[in-house]
Amino acid sequence: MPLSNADNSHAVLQAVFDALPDSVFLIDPASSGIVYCNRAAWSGLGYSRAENLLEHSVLSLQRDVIGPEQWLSIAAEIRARAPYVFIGCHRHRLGREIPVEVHTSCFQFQDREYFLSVARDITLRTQLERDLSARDAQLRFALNEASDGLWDWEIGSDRVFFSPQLKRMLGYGPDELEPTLSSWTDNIHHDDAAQVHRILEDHLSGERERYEAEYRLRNRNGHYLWVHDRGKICERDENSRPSRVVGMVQNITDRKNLELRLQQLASHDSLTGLLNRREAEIVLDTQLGLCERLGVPLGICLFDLDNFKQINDTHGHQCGDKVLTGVAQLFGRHIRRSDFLCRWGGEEFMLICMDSNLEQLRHRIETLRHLLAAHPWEGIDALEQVTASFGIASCPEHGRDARELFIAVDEALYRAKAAGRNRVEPALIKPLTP
Ligand SMILES: Nc1nc2c(ncn2[C@@H]2O[C@H](COP(=O)(O)OP(=O)(O)OP(=O)(O)O)[C@@H](O)[C@H]2O)c(=O)[nH]1
Repeated sequence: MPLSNADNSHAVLQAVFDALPDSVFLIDPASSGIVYCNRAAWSGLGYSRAENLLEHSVLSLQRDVIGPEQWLSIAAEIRARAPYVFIGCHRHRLGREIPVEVHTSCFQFQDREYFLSVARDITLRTQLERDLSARDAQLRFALNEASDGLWDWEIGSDRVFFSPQLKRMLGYGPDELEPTLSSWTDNIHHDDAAQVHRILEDHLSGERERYEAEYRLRNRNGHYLWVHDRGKICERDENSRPSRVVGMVQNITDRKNLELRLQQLASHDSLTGLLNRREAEIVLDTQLGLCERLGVPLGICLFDLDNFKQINDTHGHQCGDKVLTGVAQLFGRHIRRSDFLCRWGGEEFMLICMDSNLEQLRHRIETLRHLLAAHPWEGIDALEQVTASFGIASCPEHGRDARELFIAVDEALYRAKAAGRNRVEPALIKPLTP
């Protein structure tokens, strides 16, 4: 018998819906009963067409919807926000659960309201997401173990995730340390903060490929740790602006202290703690350059303790050492913060004074000479007086570079010794060569 037009379009619709890979449910909102479902719906849930899923309430399929009251509130949401997207679990006839993403819209037909739900099986997607997040967790764990902690900064909200290990390194408990950028930056040592900010800004603006800095960070007790901090932009917004930066931190306090100690040993004299000759030469060059740029004079003084061999011979080498240390401390207390006092070698010292002409320098050195001559050497029996002879020179009068100045000041010191010691002699002005 040929099909009528109505029968024909019904059959076509039925075939179309049955061909859909997603489950389609037509629901009566009032009763929550299923009034139509396609093949994917009934077969996916383990029923046959004959078993008539249409007698079911949609509630019996959903693991997460419990009772008519919850259905009423969901129905209200569907009406308000159609299409309403819901991620939940359908219950298979044999008890297993199928993760689904359900899109439900609401429509009127012949004065009746219907909900049309299209449910997609997301088993595979859920599995992939789970694998990804497990891998993400493993990766975080590995990075966390490889470093002393991780941070993850969401620029827009200014929230920072600090890993538990990072908090532990700084002496905080898991629930302490506000997750904001300022709770980190406020603890950066004042002297390092500007540089760290600049490096971070350079990275955010694209001038540096990555953020990497070594700086001092205050821990919960107020002590500073040295950290090596590395990070990189890992997400950008739709305008390509950085929106997320992640990084890892390494506690390098031991290494840094050793490094600083080695630097100190390489640049300082171990007996007096003053800069050594190698460092003094570097300082002299730098200060000369600085004074030239600023257009100010530079004064230098080379001085040598008088008859020091006799002090050693009479009182012993250890007392000689005490005298050297005592001179360094005495003069250290009476020079300006911008002056550099260095041990040039043996019982010879160099003083470098920026922004000092010869007269100012002579005045200052005379004060030091008197101080030394009047210094009581308590603790060294029978040592009544220690004196020194001083040669002084200044730039530009006596030379424009370190070599010329040194020759001039050394000659002045020689004359101070030759003239009877315990005196200050200025360098000679070199006659201009034609
Ligand atoms: N205790 C001690 N003595 C040192 C040190 N370095 C150098 N000396 C001694 O300093 C003495 C320098 O002697 P001289 O070069 O003859 O000079 P001086 O006796 O000071 O005589 P004038 O410089 O001419 O006044 C030597 O005996 C060195 O052994 C040191 O680190 N500790």
